[in-house]
Amino acid sequence: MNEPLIALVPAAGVGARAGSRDGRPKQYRDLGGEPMLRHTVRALLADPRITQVRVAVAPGDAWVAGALAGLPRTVWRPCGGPTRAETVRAALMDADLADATWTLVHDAARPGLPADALGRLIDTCRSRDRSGLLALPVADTVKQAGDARDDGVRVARTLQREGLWLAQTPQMFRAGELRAALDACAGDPRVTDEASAVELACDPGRAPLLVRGARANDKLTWPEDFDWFEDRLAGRRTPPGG
Ligand SMILES: Nc1ccn([C@@H]2O[C@H](COP(=O)(O)OP(=O)(O)OP(=O)(O)O)[C@@H](O)[C@H]2O)c(=O)n1
Ligand SMILES: C[C@](O)(CO)[C@H](O)COP(=O)(O)O
Repeated sequence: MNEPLIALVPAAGVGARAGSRDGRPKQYRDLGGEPMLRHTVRALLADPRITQVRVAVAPGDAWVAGALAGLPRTVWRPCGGPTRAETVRAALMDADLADATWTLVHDAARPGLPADALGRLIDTCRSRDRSGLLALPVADTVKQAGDARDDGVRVARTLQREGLWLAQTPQMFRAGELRAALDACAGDPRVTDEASAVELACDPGRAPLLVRGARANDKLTWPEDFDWFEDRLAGRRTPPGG
């Protein structure tokens, strides 16, 4: 039997920045004929090493059963919390995993996860026995915004981009390590992803590894991101490198 490898998908957000067209949260937005959440779960199921996908939705969610109908190795639980970190913490508690179980956390809002990037993360973490996350090195010059004035938002300064990476998901941990880190950092606003909880809680020598992600795995956050993804599904555009 396969060693357990569990994927947790936080899917209890509302998608405020995306703006809703029909009152549904963005993870249920139709993309090429299927809800975004279904694309996301299928991308995870493409790796046969993932033994179960556990989707955490908001209590009272009326759409998840339809969105995930018929998908193998997939369950959903109404354990979503008021923040992403609280949703993940509750999903982990609900799953009741042994400390050594490898656990991936992947945003519902990243439906374009390529199989090779997912495979790279799993291979790296398992072979080195280390936690890790997909991420991309910053390719643009980085500006810090200053005050907004009548004439617009001014640049306050330009930041050094050397060594900066943009965090994606999945992020992969042993369940016990992730649980301990999220418990230790509960309510800390610096914890915007699981890796940051582990970074704060662990010995610096055990900090998560950065594993090269893919632009196709960008999070769908703003209204225009959905058009980009639908174009990609229709084969009209693929970002370089996946
Ligand atoms: N209380 C929350 C908030 C977010 N999420 C999930 O965390 C991921 C983070 O992506 P993001 O783009 O921040 O989603 P939203 O929080 O829905 O977006 P917004 O901030 O624009 O409202 C999404 O899969 C979202 O459903 C969650 O499970 N529980
Ligand atoms: C976890 C995450 O996808 C890493 O980039 C991201 O932080 C989640 O988005 P949010 O807007 O911070 O909820």
